Amino acid sequence: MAATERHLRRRRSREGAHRTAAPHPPATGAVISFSGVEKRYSATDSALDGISFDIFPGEFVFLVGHSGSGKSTAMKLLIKELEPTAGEIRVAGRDLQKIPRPRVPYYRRNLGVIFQDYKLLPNRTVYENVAYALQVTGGGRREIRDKVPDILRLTGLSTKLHNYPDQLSGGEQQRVAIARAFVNHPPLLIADEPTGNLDPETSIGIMQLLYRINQTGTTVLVATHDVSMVDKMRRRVIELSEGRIVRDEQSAAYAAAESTREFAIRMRSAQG
Ligand SMILES: Nc1ncnc2c1ncn2[C@@H]1O[C@H](COP(=O)(O)OP(=O)(O)OP(=O)(O)O)[C@@H](O)[C@H]1O
Repeated sequence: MAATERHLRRRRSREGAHRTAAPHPPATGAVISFSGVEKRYSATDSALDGISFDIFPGEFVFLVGHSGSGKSTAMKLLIKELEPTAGEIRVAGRDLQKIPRPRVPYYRRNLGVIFQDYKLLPNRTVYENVAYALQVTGGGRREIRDKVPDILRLTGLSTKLHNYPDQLSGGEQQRVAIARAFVNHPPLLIADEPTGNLDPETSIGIMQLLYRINQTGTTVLVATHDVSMVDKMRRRVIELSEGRIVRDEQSAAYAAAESTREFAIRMRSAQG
C-alpha cells in the first residue's frame, strides 16, 4: 500500500475514533444512529458510556470487544429490550424513544434479529418455524407458500423442511433462525454472537450466508468474539472497551493495528 494511502487510512481511522468522543447529531440517511448513548444498570457502573456512531444502508459492520464491553447492551437497546439512560438512538431516522410500548412489536417486525441460542420453536418443523414469522406479520397462505421455500433454498435447508429443531445440527438451527429473520426481507439484520455455539467451519458457512444477505442490500450488524470470521470478512469494525468506542475502522481485522491501538489508548486517557 502506498504511504499516502496508509496515512489517509490512519487519519480516517483516527477521525472515526475522535468522532466517538463527543455526541453528534444523527447523520441523515443512516440506518442506525447512536448519539451520545449511555446505559447504566446501576448508579455506579456504565455499560455504555456515551457512544456515537452511524451505520449507513448496505453496510456490513462488526461490533467487537472483550466480554463485558457492552456489545449485547447495544444490541438490546436496538431492539428496544432496554432503554438508554441518556442519548438518542435512531433506526431508519426514527427516534426509538418515541415508539410507545404497544408499537414495539411493529417496530421489531422491520428488523431481522438473530441470537446465539437460535430461539426456535421446538415443537414446530423447519418449515413451520419460518412460516410462523410470516404469519405473525400478517402473511397469508399464498405468501407463505411463495416465500418460505425460497428462503429455505437460500439458506441451504431445502432437504430439512420437515425436521424439528432437535433433529438439526447447531449450524442448521442457526440457518433456520437466519431464514426466519430474513423471510420478510427486512432492511436491517442484527445478530448477537451468531456463531458463538458453532465450530469454525460451520461459522464460516453462517458468515457466508450473512454476506449473501448483505449483498441483497440489507444492512447487517454483527456483535461477535469470532476473530477468524472478522479477519476473513475484512469489513468495518467498531470496537468497544468498557462501554466506549476505541476503534471504528473500515476493512479491518479483529485486532487493531498497533498504531490504531496506541492511538485508542491515548484517546481513552485524554477522555479521562
Ligand atoms: N442486566 C444487567 N444488570 C446489571 N449489569 C449488567 C446487566 N447486563 C449487563 N450488565 C453489565 O454491563 C456491562 C456490559 O455487558 P454486555 O452484556 O453488554 O457486554 P458484552 O460485550 O455483550 O459481553 P459478552 O461478550 O460477554 O456477552 C458488563 O459490565 C455487565 O456486567
